[in-house]
Parts: sequence; C-alpha cells; structure tokens
Amino acid sequence: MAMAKPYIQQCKGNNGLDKYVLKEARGSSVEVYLYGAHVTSWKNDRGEELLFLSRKSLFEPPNRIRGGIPICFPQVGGLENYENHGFVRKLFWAIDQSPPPLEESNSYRTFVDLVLKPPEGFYKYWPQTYEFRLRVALTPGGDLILVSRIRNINRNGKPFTFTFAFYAYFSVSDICEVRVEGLETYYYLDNLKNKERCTDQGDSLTFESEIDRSYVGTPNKIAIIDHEKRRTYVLWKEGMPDAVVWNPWDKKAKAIADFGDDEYKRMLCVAPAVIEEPLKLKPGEEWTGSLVISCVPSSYCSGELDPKKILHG
Ligand SMILES: O=P(O)(O)OC[C@H]1O[C@H](O)[C@H](O)[C@@H](O)[C@@H]1O
Repeated sequence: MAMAKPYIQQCKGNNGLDKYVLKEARGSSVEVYLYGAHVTSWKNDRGEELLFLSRKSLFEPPNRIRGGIPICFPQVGGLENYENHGFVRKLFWAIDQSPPPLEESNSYRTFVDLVLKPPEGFYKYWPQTYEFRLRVALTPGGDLILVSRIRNINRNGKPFTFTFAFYAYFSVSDICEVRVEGLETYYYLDNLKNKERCTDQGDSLTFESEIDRSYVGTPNKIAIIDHEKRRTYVLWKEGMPDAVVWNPWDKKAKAIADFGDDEYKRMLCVAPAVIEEPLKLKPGEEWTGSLVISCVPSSYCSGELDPKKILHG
C-alpha cells in the first residue's frame, strides 16, 4: 500500500479557533493553535496521543489552554504586576510567510512558522518591542521539533531581559510509575519552599506527591520513562539550561479550575527553560532555543542516558 503524503492543513479547532495540523506519511501528527502558538496534540504513527490536554481546558481567549505545550515568555512564574508565565500564551499569533532561514532544518519537511509582534496595549505589561518566531516541525520518524527565536527590535537602544519555557505537559499512564532521568543530583529551586536551593541523591526522579521544581544548569538530554506504557520521551534541548518539573497532585489539582481532580495521575510537566540566569538581548540581537522530543520504546537500562542507544537499541 502506498504511504500517504505528509501534509499541513489549516482548520478550525475547539471553539472555532484556528489551528494547523501537520501530518507525516507514517501517520504521526501535531496540532498547533494560532492562539498562544500552542501545541495541543502530538501523536505517534499509531495515533496515540503523547501530550496531556485537560478535559476541562477552556479554549476561550483570554484564558490559557491547559495542557499541550504553552510558551512562557517574557517570564516563567509570576512577578509583581505580571501574570503567571507571561502573556504570549494568551495572544493570537500569525503565520510567518517568509521566516529567516533556520540552520539545521534538513531533518524534516513538514513544518509551520508562526510569529508574534507585540500588540498594541501590551506595552504596559512589558515595555519592549520584539519579534518572536516559533517553528513547529514534525520529522518523518515522528519527532516533534520546536524552535523559538526572539529578537529585540527596540528602537530606543535598550536591551531587555527575559526568562522562557516550553511548558510541556506529557501524557503518562500513571504518575507513580514514571521516572525521569537526567536531572538527578542537579540543583533545583524548590518552588514549594520559596525557591530554596536543594539537591537530591538517587538514580532518577520518581513521584509520590506534589512537585514544583526548577532544575538549574541541567544536561541537554532528559528522559521521561513510563514503565506501564513501556514508552520513553527523550527531550533534547538547546539554549535552555534549566528545566521545570511540575505535577500539582491531588490537593492542588482540585484548586485549579481548568484541571480535572484526578488528571494529575496521567500527566507530568517537564519544561525546558531559561530561569536562573535571565537572557539579555540588545537591540538587533536574537536568541534561539530549540527542543526535539522523541518518543521511543523503553528498552534501555536505567542510568544509560545515551540517546543513540535509546533511539537505535
Ligand atoms: O496554572 P499555570 O499558570 O498554567 O501554571 C502552572 C503551574 O506552574 C508553576 O510551576 C507554578 O508554580 C504553579 O503554581 C502553576 O500552577
């Protein structure tokens, strides 16, 4: 049987919001909404959903979408007078018709480019002008690639600083059966303890209660191993030295309006980020941060975070 051709399609998503669907020949797919440049779905070639999206998520601007991969910019977390995780996840982005070329883009052909320029009225939240470009790409093998490019276009000669995250919500079978490798023994700021700087011992990170940590200066590769599904997500991040790990657990889940009471069992956020040392851009300068996520069978031994082994057995 001949394989279907890869395609990119614009269509209406939840609540009539515009979305783009990217599909590869072997069946994997990605969906991204113009609202927030928010990736809401990533499926493997068997059609299995790999991202978590809450059944209670509103698709009603100006509310955030709960799940998928929200983009946090110009800051991760809340600051005085600033809303939590910045505002670009609550703005309408546009399709970028002629994006500047990206290096290393020959591993895929299926992609869409989005762009955000600060809308009028947002100056009061953050008095900077910038161009934010996001490429969402799907490789023939089904890997999801996200590339962010942020450029300072201030005309007043002033630099700006920011923090950033791809706040990815992964779908897992049971949070108690999941472990994360690649972060153990690294320092983290514990958001549940007023950002106290802590470190743990152990071979991996497992979960039995609420967690909200910003790991700092982490390796570029992180693996999320789902024992029950025998599935491993491998994250390869560049330009983002930190990583947030979040699960609200039962009590906090009940307090979040757009999150189901029991949904914490089926999700884990692992968010490549820039947090501890904010980035500074002068006018004309651009920052690039990229993330490649693969989903592979869990057939490698604990402690061997060697991507070649993970990907090729
Ligand atoms: O609810 P959001 O604004 O999407 O943020 C999701 C979560 O991110 C963080 O890690 C915060 O510490 C949490 O308090 C917050 O609930």
